[in-house]
Amino acid sequence: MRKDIWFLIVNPTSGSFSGKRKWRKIATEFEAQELLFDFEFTTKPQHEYELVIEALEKGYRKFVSVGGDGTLHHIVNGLMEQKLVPQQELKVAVIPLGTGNDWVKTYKIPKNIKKAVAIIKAEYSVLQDIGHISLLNSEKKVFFNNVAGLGFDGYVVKRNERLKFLGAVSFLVSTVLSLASYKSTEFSIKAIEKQFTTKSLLTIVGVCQFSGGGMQLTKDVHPADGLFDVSVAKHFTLWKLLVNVVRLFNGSITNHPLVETFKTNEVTIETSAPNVFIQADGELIGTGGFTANILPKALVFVVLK
Ligand SMILES: Nc1ncnc2c1ncn2[C@@H]1O[C@H](COP(=O)(O)OP(=O)(O)OP(=O)(O)O)[C@@H](O)[C@H]1O
Repeated sequence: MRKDIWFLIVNPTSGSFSGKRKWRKIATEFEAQELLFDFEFTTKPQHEYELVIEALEKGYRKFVSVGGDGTLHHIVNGLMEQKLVPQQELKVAVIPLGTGNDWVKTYKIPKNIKKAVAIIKAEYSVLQDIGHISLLNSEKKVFFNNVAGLGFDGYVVKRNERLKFLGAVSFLVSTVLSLASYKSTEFSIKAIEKQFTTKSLLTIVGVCQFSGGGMQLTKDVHPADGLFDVSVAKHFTLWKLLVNVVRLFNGSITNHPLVETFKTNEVTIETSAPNVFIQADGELIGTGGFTANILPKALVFVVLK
């Protein structure tokens, strides 16, 4: 029965082509740990959607994302969008091969292939919330499993597209380079719990804890509490940001007086500035404002116990 066989979707370009380089080792490890699997390589951006649908039609129900946060994001979107199989019957695991690998950090899934495969073998599963974004200036809707944001972090993702060859430090380099040129814009934040308008560097809406290659910009994260952790970074000057770079990575930035945090299950962020980038799980999804709703405990993930 294909429903018991893991279907691996392998992005050979993830992590500066680590997907391609490490594939043999991964397949050998699945065989060594006696896991039944089939696989398919992606051949173009966003190919994950098509592969998910084809695999579901063939009867697969258990998926492994072999790649980075973008690969996982597109697999999750395929699984959440499709109407062939109820989401409760599906499972998603990850072999992290990307540049940032931010989603796996919340669950402490290691990059070591043997250990990551052992986690899949153990198959310890948790239900996790999934975010659903509706763009305000188009009909586009996108799911996200980790963190979405508007403003500076979207700008960093845009800049990082050209710097990924630097590997894990690319996000830090992009952040520092972006600091000099980015201008804060006015955002209106609307949730039942809070409404305000402020000049903001960025606004982050998180299900999980890490983004931007290890930054911790959300507070008291619980991936299955049915709530987003929203952080609004107000008007940071270049100097204030530089002084606080370490706090971006250790999470204490969320206690800074210029950062407002709150929890909610729905938030709308509006901006009148034309080219404010939106990122979801490190993928650029558009510009302008959005509404984000949380879908509580919407998908099962295989994680470290
Ligand atoms: N065969 C392919 N050729 C080009 N792009 C691809 C291919 N397969 C998938 N993609 C796209 O590559 C993008 C980046 O992939 P991914 O995020 O997994 O790697 P990464 O950027 O190195 O890692 P991270 O997001 O963790 O930093 C995704 O948008 C994905 O859709």
